Amino acid sequence: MPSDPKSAVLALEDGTVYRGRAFGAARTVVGEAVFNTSMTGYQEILTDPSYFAQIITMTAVQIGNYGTSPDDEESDGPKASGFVVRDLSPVVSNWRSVESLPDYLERHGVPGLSGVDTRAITKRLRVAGAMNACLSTEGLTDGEAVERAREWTGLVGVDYVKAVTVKEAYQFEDGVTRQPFTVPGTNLYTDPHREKIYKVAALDFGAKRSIFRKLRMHGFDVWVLPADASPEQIAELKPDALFLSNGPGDPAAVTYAHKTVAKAMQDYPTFGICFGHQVITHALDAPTYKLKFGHRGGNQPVKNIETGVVSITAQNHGFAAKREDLENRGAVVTEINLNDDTVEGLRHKDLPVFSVQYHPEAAPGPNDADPLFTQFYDMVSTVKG
Ligand SMILES: NC(=O)CC[C@H](N)C(=O)O
Repeated sequence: MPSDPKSAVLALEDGTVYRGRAFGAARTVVGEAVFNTSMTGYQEILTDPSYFAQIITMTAVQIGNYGTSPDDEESDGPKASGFVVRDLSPVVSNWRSVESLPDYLERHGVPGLSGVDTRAITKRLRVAGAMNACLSTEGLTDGEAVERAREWTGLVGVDYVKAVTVKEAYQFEDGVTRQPFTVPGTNLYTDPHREKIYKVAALDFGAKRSIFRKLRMHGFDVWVLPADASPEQIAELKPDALFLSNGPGDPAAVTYAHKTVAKAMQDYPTFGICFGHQVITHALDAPTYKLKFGHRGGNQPVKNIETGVVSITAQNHGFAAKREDLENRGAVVTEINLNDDTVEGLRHKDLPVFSVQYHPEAAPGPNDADPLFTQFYDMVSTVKG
């Protein structure tokens, strides 16, 4: 079997091996095996820098049917290490597609595995927890692939942000219109009465472009800074507000950002998403911990415990903070996940600072949480006038 050039293997550190067909790049990679339950949006998922060093299994049964398009990239290319699907569509059918998924992954050096029982992989990860894994399309034996998985150091304690953050500061502009518009039947809109545009300094821990687009649509000019920017570099921009992005790996590892944010959130109204929420957690001197298998997908129910409102949210995280730790450190826990009661949002007891563990920009996913961008604008406008 390993001598078949089209064969590929996913091996988990517990010795479980799944064999199927290779697609994408001819390579051997290691990373953390995770699963994502989104029904659509495979290109946005692949290019989300939060997936750096992870091998993603999609639970949706057929992937690749609408191809790929440069408009759907959340960064400058795929950031996941490997991709596992049940059925790779043999047909690409969409007017926006410029390249098939296998060709796109091959061009970017990402290996794929198809024709495996993705339900079995998902159940394994759910029961045993996220695991170190090896995906190879290069003819490794089962034993060799398991060995490679076991040799990998894992995510915990490693700073992967420095691999994906921007090198130089820049202003984010991608032609998003500020003309008022709404998407009928959804809550998507450009705020029509935003006469005043605020300047937000965004620390880039591995940001998705859709987040910056949403900030622009909701009345912000977005100035992006490297993850290790100092409080002085932030101050030089003279921003009205601070934004903290999503990002890969272990939030405990970026101690430089904890320090910067502990200082900067005293000075600016602050909003954090996912990794940004976890950095606020550390800036408050509360710890984060690793979830057993994380939340990844577009169907995670979250309840705002202050308003009682339940949103269906897009998520991608493997770490989280504990309620009692946050509440001991000056935060009010505002939202919880209805599947497992974990913390999904906080606000500072005294400062104009709030954050969510999920992804209000969706991309892909439901837009229930889009109003959080308006909430951020309103908070800045209350502080700045
Ligand atoms: N989407 C994110 O920002 C992910 C945050 C972090 N890397 C985690 O896995 O929890």
